[in-house]
Amino acid sequence: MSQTQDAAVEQIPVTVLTGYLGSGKTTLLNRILTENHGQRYAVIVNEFGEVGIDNDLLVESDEEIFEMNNGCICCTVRGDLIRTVQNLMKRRGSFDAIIVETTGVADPAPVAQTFFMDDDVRAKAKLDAVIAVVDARHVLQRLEDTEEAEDQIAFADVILLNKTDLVTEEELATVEARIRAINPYAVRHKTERCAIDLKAVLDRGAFDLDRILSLDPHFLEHGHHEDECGPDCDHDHDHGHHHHAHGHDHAHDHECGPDCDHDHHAHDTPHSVKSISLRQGDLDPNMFFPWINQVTQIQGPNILRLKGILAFKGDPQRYVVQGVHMIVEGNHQRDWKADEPRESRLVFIGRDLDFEALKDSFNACVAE
Ligand SMILES: Nc1nc2c(ncn2[C@@H]2O[C@H](COP(=O)(O)OP(=O)(O)OP(=O)(O)O)[C@@H](O)[C@H]2O)c(=O)[nH]1
Repeated sequence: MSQTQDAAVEQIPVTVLTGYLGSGKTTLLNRILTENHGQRYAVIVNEFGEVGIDNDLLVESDEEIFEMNNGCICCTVRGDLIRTVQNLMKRRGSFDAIIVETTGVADPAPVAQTFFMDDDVRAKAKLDAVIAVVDARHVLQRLEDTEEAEDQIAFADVILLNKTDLVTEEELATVEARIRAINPYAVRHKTERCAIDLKAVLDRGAFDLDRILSLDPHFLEHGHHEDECGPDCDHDHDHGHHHHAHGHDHAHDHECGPDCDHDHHAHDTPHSVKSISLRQGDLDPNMFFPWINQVTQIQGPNILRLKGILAFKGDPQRYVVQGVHMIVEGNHQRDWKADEPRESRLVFIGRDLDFEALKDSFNACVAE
């Protein structure tokens, strides 16, 4: 990267956190936000799905969290990201570094590109490293059916091969070999629950533009990813919103609307990925737990991700439930605050999910 020494001193380092749905990005972010490393981070969360949940899953901390809720990564992320970074820069001095957590199904390229394409952003921030968290248990399957999983690995400077507790030694060796074949340059760490010395992931100065250019010679050319718009794009960016907002109640296509004229040649698969958001008041735990177990047992292969924050009748605490395919876990998080509506929110991200059936059966879990 050709930057003068002075400019580099002025620029705020940015870490981009990528990784497929459920791989462990939030787990890593929570470590970063709670461990005592003396750095103050501003966190930008780009979330896929209508109901903002990731924010609520992050531990309470003094760090500032900025949420960008939009499913249409190709059109909106760069503009949103540029605006968010610019707004952040007005409050320089209150943080030392920025972390951008990307949505689980996103190609990290446009996010990384933002830090090179926009002059204003480039003057103030520099990409420090792209970190990819990889789910050792599910990554081989993801590599079969999505391009994003491969892109995320290919773009990473640091790869956390996470969830090592869920695979055998042999499986881990196979996964490592596959990852090495995709990206032999990244530093790899094997982790359980992203337990790692944060010095290995933060403030790396690892993003190597020369290497990215050797992978993708057109990386810096505007418009080379035809299905992603630049900051000066003149597409009607509302198309995503009206699709998302009014498409079919709560179910969203992951990317553009049906009338979108982008070239989607490289992104066929994610179009089958939908998110479903469910909301209710207090739930009956005796109804909910058997239901969620049944749903994940039967539909697990199609459920890429589920997460929710639930209010159980008579329970003063928020209950957080998380899942990836058939693996579901849950625990109490903290007390509901006095000024906080007791609302149960549950998001499913997956393929071929029957929204109406999920909604009806979820509604049946509402407490009397
Ligand atoms: N068994 C096991 N579970 C893990 C590990 N790391 C994370 N998890 C669990 O996997 C689930 C997903 O982790 P998250 O950190 O929320 O994943 P994420 O990448 O932020 O997920 P999205 O926001 O959906 O993209 C949670 O239930 C975690 O507790 C691990 O090393 N082993």
